[in-house]
Order: sequence, then C-alpha cells, then structure tokens
Amino acid sequence: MLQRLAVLLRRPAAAPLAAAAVRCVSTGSMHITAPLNFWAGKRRTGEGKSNMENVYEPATGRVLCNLETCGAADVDQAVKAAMSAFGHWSKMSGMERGRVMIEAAHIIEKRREEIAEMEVVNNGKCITEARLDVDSARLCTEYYAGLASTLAGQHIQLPGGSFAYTRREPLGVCVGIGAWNYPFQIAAWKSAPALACGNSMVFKPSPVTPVTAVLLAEIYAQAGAPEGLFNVVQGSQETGSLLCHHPDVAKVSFTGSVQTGKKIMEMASKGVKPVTLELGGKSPLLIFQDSDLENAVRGALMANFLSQGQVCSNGTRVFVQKEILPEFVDEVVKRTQAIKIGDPLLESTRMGALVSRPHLDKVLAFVEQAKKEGATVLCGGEAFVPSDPKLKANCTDDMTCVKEEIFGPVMSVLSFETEEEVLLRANDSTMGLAAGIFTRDVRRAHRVVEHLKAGSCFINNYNITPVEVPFGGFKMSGIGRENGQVTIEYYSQLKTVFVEMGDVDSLF
Ligand SMILES: NC(=O)c1ccc[n+]([C@@H]2O[C@H](COP(=O)([O-])OP(=O)(O)OC[C@H]3O[C@@H](n4cnc5c(N)ncnc54)[C@H](O)[C@@H]3O)[C@@H](O)[C@H]2O)c1
Ligand SMILES: C[N+](C)(C)CCCC=O
Repeated sequence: MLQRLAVLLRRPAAAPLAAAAVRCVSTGSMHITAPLNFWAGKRRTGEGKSNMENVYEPATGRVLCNLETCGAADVDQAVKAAMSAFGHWSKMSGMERGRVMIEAAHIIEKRREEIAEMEVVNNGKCITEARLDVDSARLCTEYYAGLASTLAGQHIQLPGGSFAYTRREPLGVCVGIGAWNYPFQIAAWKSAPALACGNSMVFKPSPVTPVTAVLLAEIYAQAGAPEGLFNVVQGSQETGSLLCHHPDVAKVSFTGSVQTGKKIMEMASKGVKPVTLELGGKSPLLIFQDSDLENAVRGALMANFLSQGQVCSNGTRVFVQKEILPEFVDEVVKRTQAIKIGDPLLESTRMGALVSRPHLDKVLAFVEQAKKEGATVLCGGEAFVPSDPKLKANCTDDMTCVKEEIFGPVMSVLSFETEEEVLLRANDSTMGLAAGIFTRDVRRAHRVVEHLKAGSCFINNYNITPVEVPFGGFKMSGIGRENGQVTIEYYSQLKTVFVEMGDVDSLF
C-alpha cells in the first residue's frame, strides 16, 4: 500500500526583507544574507562568492539565500583554524571541556525557538518536530559534556613490578559531513562526541540546508570554545572531497546516502583515515496479530511520516500478519487522512513540505512505478491538494517501492503468515539500519529481535533515539555508531605505554 504524499508548493509570498539575517514569524518572510561559513571564530565569505547556488525554502519555493561554496583555500583555512584550536583544546581536562559544552547546551536551550524556526524555513519540517530536533542536539551536547570528564585509560600489572597503561587520546581534526533531513541535529550528534574527546571539527552541511550549522558554531564560540574549535564550510561534493583528502584531517564522520558513503570511504582510504558512516535504510516493521493494535498503528505512523518520511531509520516495509491486515489498514488509512498537512510554521501542522521540487518528483516517480508494478494506493499518491485525498493497496517484496529507499511519506504494507517467513523477508535487504516489532509475546519479541539484521531494533515502539543509546547500521547502512558511550571509541584512540621496572632481558 502506498500512503499519502504530502507536499506544499505555494506561490512566493511578499518581497524578501532587506536585513542581513532576519528571524521569521511567518512562512515566506525570511531572507538570509549573512555569510554561512564560519572559521577561526567568525562568519566568513567563501571564495566561491562568484559562483553562488540558490538555497530554497521548501514550503514556498522562494529563494532563502545564496550559498557561497568553499574552495581549496577556504577549506585549508578552516582546517588550519581547527588544528590551532586542537592544540589548546586537547590539553584541557575533560572537566574543563565539559564545562564549555554544558554552557553550549544552555545556549541551545535559550535559542531553541530561533533555531527551530530557521530549521523549518530551510528544511520544510513542521515546527513541533524541529523543536524536538533542537532538543536532541542539546541533550547530546549535555550527555557528552558529562562523559568528557570520565574518559580514562587502564593500568595493567606486568611481571616484576613492570606495568603498562593506556591513554585515551583524541584523533585531531575531525570532519563532519551532513545530510539535509536533520541539519542542526546531525551537526550536534557529530560535534558533541568529537569535542568531548578533545578533537576539533570542520563541518560541512548539505548545500540544501546550510543555514543552521553556523548557529551551532556561534553557540560553541559564545560558550567559550577556543577559536577554530568548530568550523563550518559550505559547499557540495567538491568541498566535501577537499575535506576528505586534506592531509591534516584525521577522521571523517559522514551522514548521507549509501552511494556517497562508498565514495567517502574510498577517499578516506587514501589517507588510511577512520570513517563513521551513517547511511540509508529500508527498514522492516513487523506487526504480529497479538499486537496492541492501537500502539501498532501509532508505531507505523511514527515509523513512516516523521519529517515527511525523510528519515533514514524509517520502517517503510510494514509487514502485517494476515489475520489483522484489514483492521490495521483501515485504521492507518483513517489516521493518515487526518494528518494535518500545511504551513510548517503553524503549531497545528504535523506534516510540512518535502525538501525540494526535484525530491518531490523523485518520490512521485516511485509511486508511479509502484502502481505500474501492481501496488494499490490506499490514500494520497499525488502531490498534496487539500481536498483531494487518494486511496489504494497490495505490495510485494519484489516491487521497487519495497526494495529502494524512497525517503518520502510512502508506507508500503505487506502481509505475512508466519514468524519464520517474515524474518526471512525482513532481512532480505542490502541495508540494515533499523527494524521494529509489535507483539504482546515477550518471548517472541526477543527471539525475533535476535534474528533481525539491523543496528537499531525497536520492540513495541519505533523511531525513538535517546542520545544515551547507540545508533547506527548493519550491512550497507553504515559503519560505526553515533550517540551512547560507544561513540567515544570512534572519536579517540588508545596509546599503550609499557613501563619497565627492571633490566632489559635481551636475547642478544
Ligand atoms: N543513518 C543515518 O543516521 C542517516 C541520517 C540522515 C540521513 N541519512 C541518509 O542520507 C540520505 C539523504 O541525504 P542526502 O541526500 O543529503 O545524501 P547525500 O549522500 O546526497 O549527501 C550527503 C552529504 O554528502 C555530501 N557529498 C555528496 N557527494 C560527496 C562527495 N563526493 N564527497 C564528499 N561529500 C559529498 C553532500 O554535499 C551532503 O553534505 C538518505 O539516504 C538517508 O537515509 C542517514
Ligand atoms: C530522530 N529520528 C527521527 C529517529 C531520526 C534519526 C536520524 C535519521 O535520519
């Protein structure tokens, strides 16, 4: 089944305001002219000023700002600034670093509304979700601020009074490259663990959503971080590639598509640099007949329609046990039709605009393809027109919409009969970011989860990502983890020190 596709395409509103960067209170009123690059403590103009790309407001199609992309000289300056900050920051104690980060978290909290509004205007998601994204960024900063002072090595006793110890050391200048679906949150999820470990960072946001990462840079600076600790360079793949190849960069943490992730890994391999890859998914959600149906329906909606369906971990293959399929589908259709689609800045809106016209066309093409392959659209299925909800159903595992990541508000519903069968079908994907199961049978829940090939599994819920819990993928969905204690491992390295207390026992 294919669900409602929501998109808002509005006519341009009034003329843009002339001021540098203007906070908006209504859709279509913001125009940004302040530079969006930031290094060595200041906003900077990129050398690609002559070759600027338009950045659009998804909800209106208006030009929000122009992107000044960074070339080799800019990237070099940002990396130099980060190296200089690293010298100072890496020598500070964890407690001192944590203090700066806690202050940054407080500032994020104070500026919550402003950041959330900017995110809405640039990304198209609704304000309620954008606030939660800002909260997640703040919580992540707080969490790693707390962990900073706990980083430590081990002492290992050896024969004859000799011993060894390990030091947990930072890597150096880390690069973060972000996707457009969670722009501010991704910048925080990458920078907070990196900085807690004593690294500095150069971050490149997606050229589609460049406006909020620079706010995070200002916040760290205001919180007392040394100049150059967190830098932002804008641009597309050329800028990203310059960062990955830069000889002074120690690590690359990337969030984006599988296709780009492979290129990042290849570029990083030239310098034998470690990578964290947070890539795409085509995750399964398994709903057994003994589920609490109300919660299963809620879970399926949360698994598919957050951020207009543009979520890496979405459970887009919804397998429903045959006995409850009609009941489940009726309820899901009813609630999907009731989703309030509209101006993303309105409090009542629950679904805003897809990120761009080309992306909308891509999502609609998946729906057309699905229809050709025999799927029935139960509701939606076309660009959203308020009075025109569409319906239809019937997906099979071999359909393109069931195999490929659509990254839009499109839920495919499939029916299954047995646990063994659904496990085989659920795992039949090259990706393995997330998976979910709804059942009242606690033994089945854990048995099924043990066999699911996915990095994040949800039992009787979906798409929650507390920052204390590791997040990341199996198979082609990625390498490494974000959040949780384990992420410290991905932003630090161990130095082992042997200490001899006796004489050298030489064979020569
Ligand atoms: N696993 C996760 O945590 C997670 C989170 C969010 C999004 N995603 C995935 O991201 C994808 C959508 O985001 P997108 O369209 O922005 O992805 P994308 O791969 O097109 O771009 C991601 C970033 O990589 C940069 N980039 C592109 N080519 C590059 C190159 N050759 N060298 C260096 N940088 C390059 C882009 O400019 C952008 O900043 C989806 O597949 C989604 O599942 C994954
Ligand atoms: C917070 N969410 C909704 C789980 C999103 C995680 C990041 C993936 O795109």
